[in-house]
Amino acid sequence: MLIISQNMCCFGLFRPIYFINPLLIKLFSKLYVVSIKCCVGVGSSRRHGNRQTTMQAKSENEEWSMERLTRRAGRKLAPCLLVAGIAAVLLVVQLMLLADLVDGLVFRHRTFDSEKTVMVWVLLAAGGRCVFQWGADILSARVGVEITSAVRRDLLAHLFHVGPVGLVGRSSGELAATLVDATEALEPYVAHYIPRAALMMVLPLLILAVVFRVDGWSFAILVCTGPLIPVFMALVGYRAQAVMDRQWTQFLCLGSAFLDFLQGMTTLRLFGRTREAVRAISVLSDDYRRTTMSVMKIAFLTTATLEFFASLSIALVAVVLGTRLLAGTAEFRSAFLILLLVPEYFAPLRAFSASYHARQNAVSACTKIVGVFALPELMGAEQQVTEKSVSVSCLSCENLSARYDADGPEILAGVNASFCRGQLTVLTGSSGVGKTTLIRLLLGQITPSAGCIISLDDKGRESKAALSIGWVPQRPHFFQGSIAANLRLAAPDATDAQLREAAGQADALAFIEATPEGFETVIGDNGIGLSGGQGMRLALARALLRNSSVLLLDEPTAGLDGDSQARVIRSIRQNVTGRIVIVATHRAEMMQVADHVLHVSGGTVTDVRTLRGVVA
Ligand SMILES: Nc1ncnc2c1ncn2[C@@H]1O[C@H](COP(=O)(O)OP(=O)(O)OP(=O)(O)O)[C@@H](O)[C@H]1O
Repeated sequence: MLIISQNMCCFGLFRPIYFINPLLIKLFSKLYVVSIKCCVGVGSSRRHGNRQTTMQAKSENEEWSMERLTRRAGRKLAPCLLVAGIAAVLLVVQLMLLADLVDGLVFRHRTFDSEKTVMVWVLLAAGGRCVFQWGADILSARVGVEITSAVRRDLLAHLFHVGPVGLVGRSSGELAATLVDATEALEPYVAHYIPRAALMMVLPLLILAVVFRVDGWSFAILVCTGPLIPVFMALVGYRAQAVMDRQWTQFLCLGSAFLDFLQGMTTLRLFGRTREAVRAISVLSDDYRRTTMSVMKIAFLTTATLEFFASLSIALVAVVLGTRLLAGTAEFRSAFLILLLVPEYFAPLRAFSASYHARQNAVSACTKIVGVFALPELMGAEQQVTEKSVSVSCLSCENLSARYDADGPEILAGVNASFCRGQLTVLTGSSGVGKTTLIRLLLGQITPSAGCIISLDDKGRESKAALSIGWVPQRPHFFQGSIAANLRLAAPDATDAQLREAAGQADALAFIEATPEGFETVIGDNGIGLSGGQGMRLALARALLRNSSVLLLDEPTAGLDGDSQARVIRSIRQNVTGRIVIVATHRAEMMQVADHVLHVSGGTVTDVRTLRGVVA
């Protein structure tokens, strides 16, 4: 610091600047920050901003828009930024002490003994800096993982609220890639890009302040060249966002096509279309490869631009300092300190440039994530089936209407019906009239377009509590795992005896026990390894195991032979006690044991038989 005053005297040229330095520092800081913001995306992202506005218009649920993500991450990263700031200050202190030390030893003929204290301080500053930098890296990595997990958790929760009906028409491959890869792309943005962008505003400004006090010429060079780098990087990377978006779209298409072909392998083979499938995949892979190469080119060009300007600036500072040292208008300590500081001035820019593509990648990924969040939630939280069993005596549909699309046809229009405990109601009618739709309404998978479903408790009062529902869909889903594990989805604590009892009631025990490993037999995704009838009986066993107050069965006897069907019908009838049981079926045998038979037709239902045993 002693040298500052001597130094300023050497450059009469910069004396006026010295007097107005607070104003200048403010001005240059502003210029610097504006140029960096330009690059970071606050100012230059008009295109991106427009897209986000469009997304906002599309989506009411902008839980994880880019802006919100950055704000949340910024708040969580505050301690990390503080620690990184301390590391930056320690670096500058370390270099200043080092310059003093070398200057003292070489030019002022000081001994090692007399400089012992300075040496210790240099080592302490270096050690402290390493520790703080390490701490900052750990903290930022943690926040990255935390935010990624939170996005993934929210996305998954949202998908559950959208429900199976809302997801019809969405590719499973695309959803899986969004859930896994798109969320993963946010981690480097949070863990690297944001801290580096913030540090880029701290360390260079700190170094500029030190250089300003030490040498006016070097300060002028750094001030002019520093902001050029982010500006040129932004110019070079201007088209990068569009290319990144294209890359993401192609990646999702490739993933979804691949999954589709895998799932439909049998159909493709049967119709002799495997070659076309392989060709389609190779075209998609090639498109993806070409776009990835374009992304790499842009990334390379951005880094090259940065390196070029950084090297040019360092060389310029070194040449000017060297010339002035030879001319005797600069002194060694200042020149040495500046040469130590200048690479550190550009280091945050280098680090920032290395993670610049992470932001563009995250913007594209975020667009996909926001797209999934924009899917309307057809299953409200209160409609979800919970573990808590609520005793319900009656379900009453009042003027119930349903449609799948706002502009689509009305599938059900003004349905009035009651389903009471201890009664078996059969829904029948031609294919496609809306039996499954009525079951979906009762399940809460879709919300009525008009009317409502009222549940009444034992005292006949309206109950808002969630229902415990056992459900057998037309195509039951099984997960990769043992039969026991699939059954225990309905009742995680069920004992082996309870599994056997439920399987027995659903006429599934015999075929399970006939397998070599019984309940431990592993079935594949979607029940691969089970016949259609076996899958249906297993699904029925699972629904019975749930011991729910409402049982909704959609074609539960589909694929069963006469004997098995008779056993299953008998079992369903036995399970009516204490439950509301609704079965959609075309089978006359089932209708014969029902208390009510509701005929669905023309969007409404007619009670064709209210007394058990009396055929309409
Ligand atoms: N997710 C959906 N999106 C749009 N329309 C749908 C959807 N699911 C069903 N539909 C339409 O709703 C109508 C009623 O279908 P639903 O499955 O309720 O009939 P269903 O009576 O159960 O038929 P089936 O006896 O063949 O099972 C049909 O015209 C069908 O095309």
